[in-house]
Amino acid sequence: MTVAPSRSNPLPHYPQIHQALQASLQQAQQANAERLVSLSFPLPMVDPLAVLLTYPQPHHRQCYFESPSRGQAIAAWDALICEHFSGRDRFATARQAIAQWQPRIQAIPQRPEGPYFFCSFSFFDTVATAIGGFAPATVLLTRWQVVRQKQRCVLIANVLIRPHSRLAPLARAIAEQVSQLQRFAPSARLLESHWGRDAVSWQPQLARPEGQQFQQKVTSTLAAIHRHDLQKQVVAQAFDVTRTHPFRRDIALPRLRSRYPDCYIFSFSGEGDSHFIGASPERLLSIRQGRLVTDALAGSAPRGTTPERDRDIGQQLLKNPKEQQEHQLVLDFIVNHLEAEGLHPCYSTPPGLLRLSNIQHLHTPICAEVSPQTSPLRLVECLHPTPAVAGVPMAAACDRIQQEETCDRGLYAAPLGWIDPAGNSEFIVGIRSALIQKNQARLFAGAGIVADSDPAQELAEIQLKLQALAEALG
Ligand SMILES: C=C(O[C@@H]1C=C(C(=O)O)C=C[C@H]1O)C(=O)O
Repeated sequence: MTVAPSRSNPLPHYPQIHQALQASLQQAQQANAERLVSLSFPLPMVDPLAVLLTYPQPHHRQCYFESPSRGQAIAAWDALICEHFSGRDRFATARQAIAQWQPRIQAIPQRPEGPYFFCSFSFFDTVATAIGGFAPATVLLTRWQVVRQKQRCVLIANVLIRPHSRLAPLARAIAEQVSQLQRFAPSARLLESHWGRDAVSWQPQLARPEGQQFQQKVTSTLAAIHRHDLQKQVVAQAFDVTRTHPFRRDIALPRLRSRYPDCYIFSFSGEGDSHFIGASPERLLSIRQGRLVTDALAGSAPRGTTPERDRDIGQQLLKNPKEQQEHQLVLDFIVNHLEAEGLHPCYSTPPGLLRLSNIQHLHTPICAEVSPQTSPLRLVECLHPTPAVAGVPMAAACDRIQQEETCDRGLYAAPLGWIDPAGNSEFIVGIRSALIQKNQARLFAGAGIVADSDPAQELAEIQLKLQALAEALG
């Protein structure tokens, strides 16, 4: 049935949308069950971050995930499905929660990717207090998703159709959103004004007690390593900052993306205007069309102030046995865990360098083919936490982290990302991150400690790592 545009419905897309929903309504009525309809509409080139900073209401749950150098970005807002889980089975429960939607999703038109189920996990399977309202596991499907893949942009509108749904208001809301976004492109320029403001007005006072606490934890970790309790532990420190004026994502996120184009820039909202934001260089996994890529990333050094100095520092990093050991432990863990899942990981040795604007790391990308039956969340579960953020052996390192770190890690160093019904997926490790809530910020940074680590050098390393967020938030 075609619904002709009426005088009261002059929206150009309304008739087609209504018609598409009508077909789903019939299916919902026949099956007497909900259907999840996921409609996509081409958009002119828009900046998903600019959209995110414009449309969502303050109470809307929202996620933003961008890889500037790959030309991929998703802005998602307004929860349609939002579920929280905790405990040991949180990955499996989140997986089941998404899987039960799979047979009920109808994508119109058919497309290779999406809709995107965003997932955030905390580092541990329980959280001390639900800081910022972030549960140990959250699965979020939003009504609106603006996606950019290189030079193509789409709006994905997700809607639940129940046997008794009234279609007209649903179709009108979608048609309005499409029309608004198709006219949105010029306002993307808004963000450029923030890119110009690169001056750093605030630096966290890293010499404060947190810096001393960190060095003490490194010293006690070294003692544990020398007692052979463990081989490696990542010691992390939270830095709390309160100031008179609010921390602003509309300033921080554009800055992070222009300064760290090789990182994943992200923002996940919690409760009470809290947001977990960051620029992570570490990919836990990406799966597209059956090809998995993950990163072993560990071993760090500063950038040099001249190209020659920079090259020298990079060469020293590549040859440094202590950094090589830190890196090898991560590589071995990832390879062993992927093999235990029946995969055949491929990588080249020795590691290369990943150079970010403030720091450089030893880096080994690892690839594997995965079957369509492989659940991305099962792989996320088996990879988290790698020794890049926990240690070796993992259980001993995690016990010490829980005993020694006075501040709950929350989402810091934990898996954040999305999966879609076709098994595509992208998860990062939530490092180089901060939890911001109005005028309060909690910044996190950590460093891998092995037998030859030096507490003062490790403090200098976490100061470098904090720089990304500190400058962006300033
Ligand atoms: C733990 C962090 O970073 C991790 C630790 C690294 C190291 O110790 O060399 C390097 C990259 C990350 O895997 C962090 O940034 O907080």
